[in-house]
Amino acid sequence: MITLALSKGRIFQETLPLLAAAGIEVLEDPETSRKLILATNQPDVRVVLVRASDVPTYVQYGGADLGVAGRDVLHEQALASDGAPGLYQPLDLKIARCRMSVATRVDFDYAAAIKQGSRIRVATKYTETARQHFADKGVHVDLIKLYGSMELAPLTGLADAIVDLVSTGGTLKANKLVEVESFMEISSRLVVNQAALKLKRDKLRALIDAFASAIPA
Ligand SMILES: Nc1ncnc2c1ncn2[C@@H]1O[C@H](COP(=O)(O)OP(=O)(O)OP(=O)(O)O)[C@@H](O)[C@H]1O
Ligand SMILES: O=P(O)(O)OC[C@H]1O[C@H](OP(=O)(O)OP(=O)(O)O)[C@H](O)[C@@H]1O
Repeated sequence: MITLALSKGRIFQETLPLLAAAGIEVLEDPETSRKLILATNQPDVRVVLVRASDVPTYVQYGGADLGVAGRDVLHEQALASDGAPGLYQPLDLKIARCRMSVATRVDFDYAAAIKQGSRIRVATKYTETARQHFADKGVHVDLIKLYGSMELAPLTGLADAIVDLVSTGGTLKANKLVEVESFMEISSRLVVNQAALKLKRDKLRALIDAFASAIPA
């Protein structure tokens, strides 16, 4: 059995064409089913649904043989746990593309705050990534960990800035925030458990090759 870990939503949807290239069709729709283990048209391949940030954990500890995870999640976890032992990352799948950015209220002068060496309060789900980014710039920050709705933080006075993902910019615009700095291009990677790669080499190699052939331009 090959177990593939995916998160519901965009990663699941954008992985479907890659699975199709490998001749794999998922037999249930995660949007309508409450099941967490989904069968496919191939009796020896199944999909498990986990939180986006749990995909590397499942693959690293062998709960899944492989998975699809955003570079944002992989980078954050690598910083938090000093690398990602046991995880092989053979492919950039070029799906779920966005960027990691700093955003503030329109009336916050980010450039001046940085120039003056002020301490700024930054709210984010990506505390380790943000810590590294601001340390590299020599900017002093107080980090506030949030788990969602980051855009609210500058609007309520919780923080001066946020570090979050931006794609179309629509979410920032709807909340009257501006992107003041973009510092990391994000897409999703295929992650594979290294022990599984040895034990199930032929099947996993065939899957990796099929995925590689179907990566969008
Ligand atoms: N607006 C976006 N456009 C394109 N890709 C995105 C966007 N937002 C997030 N992503 C990418 O898709 C991945 C999954 O995002 P998704 O919104 O499905 O989960 P999440 O809500 O961030 O995760 P969790 O359930 O763990 O809170 C992210 O890790 C990121 O790599
Ligand atoms: O620039 P945009 O195209 O507006 O995309 C950016 C938004 O996308 C992500 O949220 P998502 O849609 O994944 O919501 P969720 O984290 O609540 O699932 C991210 O956290 C931003 O809020």
